[in-house]
Amino acid sequence: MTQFRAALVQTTASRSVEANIAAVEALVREAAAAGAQYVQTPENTNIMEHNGDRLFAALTEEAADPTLARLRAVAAELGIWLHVGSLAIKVAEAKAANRAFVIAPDGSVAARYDKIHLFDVDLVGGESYRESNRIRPGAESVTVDLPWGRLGLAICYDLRFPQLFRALAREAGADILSVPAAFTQQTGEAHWHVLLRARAIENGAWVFAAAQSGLHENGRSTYGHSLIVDPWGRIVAEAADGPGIAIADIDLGLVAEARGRIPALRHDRPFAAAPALPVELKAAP
Ligand SMILES: O=C(O)CNC(=O)[C@H](CS)NC(=O)CCC(=O)C(=O)O
Repeated sequence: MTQFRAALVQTTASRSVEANIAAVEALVREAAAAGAQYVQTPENTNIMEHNGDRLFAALTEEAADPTLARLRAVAAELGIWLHVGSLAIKVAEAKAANRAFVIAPDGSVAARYDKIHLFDVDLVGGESYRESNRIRPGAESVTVDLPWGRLGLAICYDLRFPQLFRALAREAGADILSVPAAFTQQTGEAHWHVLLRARAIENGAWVFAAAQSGLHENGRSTYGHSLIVDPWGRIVAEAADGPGIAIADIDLGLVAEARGRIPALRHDRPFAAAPALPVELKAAP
């Protein structure tokens, strides 16, 4: 069995965990009612908050996290695989993990992944991000077996590090690469579609990317355009602006077909890296 129906849930998360749970639960139910057997939610499903004090006041440790508890119950009730793109989970006094969860249809947590690459970036126009101020990065890639094939986990800014996706597809055997995100409006317009399609094409893998979309209570604007891309790089589902779902029928047979046509994973070869540049050159602007 290599065919199933997948849905992406797109939300505009606020600073209120309660409101975010209600909004995402309604869309997960809508996706399941439309026949989805796997549903993915975006990065920061529980809260969009970059102010550290406010964030930590709203967070709990994993065992007490209300969003995870609620979504585990929803997954079990609906009998679906529910991939929570990420939750901010308290892991120390003033640090959180940006952690994805894959919940099995019995409500158990089948996999966890902590975002590895943190978004410490200054955009043009003064928009500035320092995710590492509040998030502790992960250090391990993760895959999990769904009934239909193997899912590789990533989150948002990880999308810009193709070696992670190569490792998931080649070393770890992922058929599907996931990139739940809260991409900025500015970088999303420029890079979102092309990077997601590139990860699908270069690895011959499905790419599922549920995204935050719209103007959030914390003042940030996210790009949305939740996307399902097939292993040949074709966009097969895309969400409209704002809250909603994108849904598609997935055939994992297309993975072998794409890799048969372009066997890039088999053609990967080790090579000696070019010598490092002199320090002065490397540091030049
Ligand atoms: O800041 C917020 O409140 C919401 N955003 C997030 O939580 C995360 C970390 S700051 N966003 C990204 O990783 C954007 C990556 C991105 O946009 C790119 O790679 O271009």
